[in-house]
Amino acid sequence: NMAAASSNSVLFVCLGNICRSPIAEAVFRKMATDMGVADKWRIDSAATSTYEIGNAPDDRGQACMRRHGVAMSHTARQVTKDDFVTFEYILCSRQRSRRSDLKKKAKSVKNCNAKIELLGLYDPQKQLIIKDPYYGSDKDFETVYEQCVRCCKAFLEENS
Ligand SMILES: N#Cc1ccccc1-c1cc(NCCCN2CCCCC2)c2ccccc2n1
Repeated sequence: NMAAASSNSVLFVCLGNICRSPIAEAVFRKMATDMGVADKWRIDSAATSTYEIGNAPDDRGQACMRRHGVAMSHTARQVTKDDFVTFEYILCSRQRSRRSDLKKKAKSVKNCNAKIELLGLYDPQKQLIIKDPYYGSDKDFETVYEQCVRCCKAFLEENS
């Protein structure tokens, strides 16, 4: 019998795609793998800005993920119009009100299928915003990591 080919897709987005969204992507991928459902998921991350296109994740984030034993490997890219069509979920770190607003971009896409939501919406501890740690400390990256763990766990459980 044919196994159900149920497939899901999630794109994590933040400003530069070198701090928050690659951590969220890597945490989610590990959880899906540990749950044995990674082959059902298309998982990726992207930036709203062009600031860091082509760059590896921030060194402080890489150090944080190594401490937690979570593999992370990503090259920053900017979100594309196609992402709004092909991803089921686009989960962002905060509703950027200025220039690179995802909702504005989504409006310019004819058949936007993606549900665009705040990743923080899934946090049992209700920390809605995952703050940009770019000008922060290792502790701020730790906070980003803990928030991503809580949110990704809840999101995966809700969509499994
Ligand atoms: N912007 C802002 C901002 C505001 C508040 C807190 C953090 C940031 C901030 C700043 C960054 N790069 C420095 C400015 C980049 N240049 C800005 C003008 C155009 C040419 C590029 C980041 C880079 C990667 C990931 C997150 C970042 N986040």
